[in-house]
Amino acid sequence: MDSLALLATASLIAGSLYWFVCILGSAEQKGKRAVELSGGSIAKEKVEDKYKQYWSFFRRPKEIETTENVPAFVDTFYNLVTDIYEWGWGQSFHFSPSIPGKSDRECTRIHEERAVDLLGVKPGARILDAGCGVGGPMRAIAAHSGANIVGITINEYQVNRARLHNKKAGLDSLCEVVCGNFLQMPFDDNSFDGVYSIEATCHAPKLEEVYREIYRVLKPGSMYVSYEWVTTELFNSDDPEHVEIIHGIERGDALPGLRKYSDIFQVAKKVGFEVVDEKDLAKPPSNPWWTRLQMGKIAYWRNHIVVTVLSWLGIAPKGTVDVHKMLVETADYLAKGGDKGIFSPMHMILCRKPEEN
Ligand SMILES: C=C(CC[C@@H](C)[C@H]1CC[C@H]2C3=CC[C@H]4[C@H](C)[C@@H](O)CC[C@]4(C)[C@H]3CC[C@]12C)C(C)C
Ligand SMILES: C[S@@+](CC[C@H](N)C(=O)[O-])C[C@H]1O[C@@H](n2cnc3c(N)ncnc32)[C@H](O)[C@@H]1O
Repeated sequence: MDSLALLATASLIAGSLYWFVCILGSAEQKGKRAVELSGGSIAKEKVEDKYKQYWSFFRRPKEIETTENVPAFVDTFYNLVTDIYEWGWGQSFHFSPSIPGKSDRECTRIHEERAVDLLGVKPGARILDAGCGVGGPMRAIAAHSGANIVGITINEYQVNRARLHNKKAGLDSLCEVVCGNFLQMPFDDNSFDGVYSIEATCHAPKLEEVYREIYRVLKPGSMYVSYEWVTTELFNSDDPEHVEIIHGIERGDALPGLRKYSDIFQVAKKVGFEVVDEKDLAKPPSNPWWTRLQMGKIAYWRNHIVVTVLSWLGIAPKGTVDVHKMLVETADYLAKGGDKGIFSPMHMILCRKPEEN
């Protein structure tokens, strides 16, 4: 081969590698790139150990329901997965029913706007996003409603990501982000005109504790809407296959034990809410939310190669491969849970805090 052919081959290989690693796989335009994958706030050399600690803690979710360490391990979980989520899914860390003819991004936005529409708030209202992630929903909701959104997340790395995105989107005057625990929030009583939580309260060891806190900060007469992760009426705890799927979902998503759909209403009533509406948004006529996971399967294997190569080159932290493998398996359990109808990530409950007498 002469030197010209050698040079052309080398540039072709380098170009393809750049395309494969840096361009492919980013779910949002100008989103996270593979070469930027990190362990969040965890130091690079500690990622592998932290993953091992996480995995041994969440292996048996039902038994950890009462432990006080759950929020700290949830924080570790989000240090490990936030970049991978942003890279492979986007800035909204939740599911949505698929709508024929609409892109994943549009379906996501519609599902988010539905939440704030249910709250019936006016522009300028002060709304709390309990468990805000990197703020995908917060930005869509602020832009749609003109409300001021305050997001809270236990994970400091997400706070920094969310603030950066808010600024880039020109929405930092409407969106504020606070680092804290939604079981003990740094907000005054009766200080919000509305609250929403999207696929976040499932991380609370006791739903009652987070609902009580949300009730406290909400103004009397104001509304709270939540999209809850639950097992449905089709879940049979005597069926080993059902149990395996639910355990798979719990350990790969940092959940201290999934709740039954019927528990949500009971807890909302117990803390004092009037339940205005309750509906599983995953049920027909909605189209399946899990097809997006199934359609991504080829991309996951490509991503796994990318992560393995980056980790081998020392660009991604050691341990990223294990985290990614856990997510590939979790995606499979989630899709199975959806397909069998035993699990829903969008059991919607709409509540009102009664007016004071
Ligand atoms: C509400 C929660 C998170 C829900 C979803 C946003 C995430 C659940 C599983 C995640 C993923 C699974 C497979 C990953 C894939 C292997 C990787 O290559 C790219 C990212 C994934 C698609 C990732 C994206 C986010 C999820 C769909 C929980 C935690 C309460
Ligand atoms: C699956 S993400 C959903 C994020 C966001 N609602 C969205 O849809 O993009 C769950 C969020 O809940 C937050 N969270 C979990 N437990 C928490 C706690 N105890 N206090 C505050 N935030 C918590 C996580 O940090 C994360 O931001």
